[in-house]
Amino acid sequence: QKITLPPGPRPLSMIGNLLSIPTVRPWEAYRELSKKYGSVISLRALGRTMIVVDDHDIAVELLEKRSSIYSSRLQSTTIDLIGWGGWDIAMLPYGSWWRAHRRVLATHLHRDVVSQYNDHHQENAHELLRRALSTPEALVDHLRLSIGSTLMRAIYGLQINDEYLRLFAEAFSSLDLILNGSILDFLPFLALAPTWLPGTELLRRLAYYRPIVAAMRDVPWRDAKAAIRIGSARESMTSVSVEKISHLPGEQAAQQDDICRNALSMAYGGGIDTTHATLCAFFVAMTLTPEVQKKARVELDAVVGPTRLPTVADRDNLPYIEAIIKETLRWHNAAPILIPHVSTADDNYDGFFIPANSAVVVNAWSIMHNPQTYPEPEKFNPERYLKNGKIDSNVRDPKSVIFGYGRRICPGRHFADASLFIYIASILHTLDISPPLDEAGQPIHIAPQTTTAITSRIENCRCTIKPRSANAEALIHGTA
Ligand code: HEM
Repeated sequence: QKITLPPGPRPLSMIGNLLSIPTVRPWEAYRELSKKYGSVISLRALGRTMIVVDDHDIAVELLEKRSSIYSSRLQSTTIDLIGWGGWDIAMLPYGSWWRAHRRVLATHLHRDVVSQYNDHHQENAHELLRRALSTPEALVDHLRLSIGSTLMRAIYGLQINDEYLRLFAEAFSSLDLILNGSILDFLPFLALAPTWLPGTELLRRLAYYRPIVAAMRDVPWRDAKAAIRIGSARESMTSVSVEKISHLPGEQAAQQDDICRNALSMAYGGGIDTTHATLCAFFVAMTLTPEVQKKARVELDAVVGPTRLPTVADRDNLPYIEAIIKETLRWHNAAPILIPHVSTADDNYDGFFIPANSAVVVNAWSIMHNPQTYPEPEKFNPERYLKNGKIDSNVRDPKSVIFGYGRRICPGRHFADASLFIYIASILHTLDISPPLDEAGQPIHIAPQTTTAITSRIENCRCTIKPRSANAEALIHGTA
């Protein structure tokens, strides 16, 4: 019996399925293909096989149970040319160098240790409340600043400033070149062309970003180490790492210094856009669902009361807030196709052949919007996770999908989860969120539209923010 690739649209000669791989919200088109061909489909383009999985159990079977051969990443000329290659943990191929980076993050972000950052989440969530009250029109920027502050403080022990924000934002804006520049991956000899040749605008842009990406990786690490040297540093992932490195012999110390610098900069990078996109989506969802805010307040009033703000200690007693967090992560998952894994050996699944070096894309967006698991999937409905006032363990937790699978699962998921709880509970306890108003003071209806990128966000995140009551306003001012 001949073993064939999983089903999929018939490739055209030469360019394969390139034309049937859409560039705008490809996850929607993948879903249509999966409906037609099945939960595991294959596409071929320019010599590479892409496997698209539209089923949680199959993703677990391949990426978790067979993780020893499904844990690498795409290697790309473009990635190398922009300067992300060889050090960015999210893009490193599977192997000992990646593992060394992953170990650093595991030390600082493991489930059992992330509670040490709760004060940072709380402090910055309170600061967000104050900023949102005074200049609500700048909400999107306030959110980025607060999340950035938490990460900067926890990772480097540093105070966020415009320079750090700009470095990370600009370096990460180069990621769109990875999509646009993928032509270089198919014609890598172009990379050898001198950058002054006409038509090499792309190469020039790549060269422009290289020093910015390097500075993003190096500058906060250097500044944090300088603060440690003069004794003015606060405890952070950097200070703990530097202390450990100081006990290593010369060459090993230099290598570990590089590994920690690399891994910690990607903890910041991996955390900022995803958490930001999730919290922006939360605000949009709240403008559409006043009844959800009402129910959240009833729960918060009963458990937390009017004299204080929520803390992590309240979490177990706030199942409705828990359900809102799950629903936010499902309704708009910030990484709709996760980050593709790459297989490193030939494999068979369900009678089909999956060749080594296949890119495996999990359509997490589609899994999160499957009406069989989540009826009326477009609706923001926290109730779907609740039964008799408790979290219903029979409903799939979006967190088991949206943070990825197997050995490449998001190492920052516990940190992100703690952060989302504190922000969402504090916001709902004190603020009233309603649709934005037009010039005549009439509410504007926002139809959520998502962007196409590795980290997708909802465009046009705008709303009207007011204190929920005079008491809530006093609580917010009391945090200063
Ligand atoms: C809501 C917030 C977040 C979401 C939705 C998210 C989602 C993801 C996803 C889908 C992946 C790829 C998983 C896979 O390949 O199977 C990933 C990887 C990663 N995430 Fe997150 N993430 C979030 C927050 C964070 C935070 C807060 C940090 C750091 C503190 C972080 C650091 C990373 C890193 C370093 C990787 C690369 C791991 C590797 O390739 O080995 N993320 N994340």
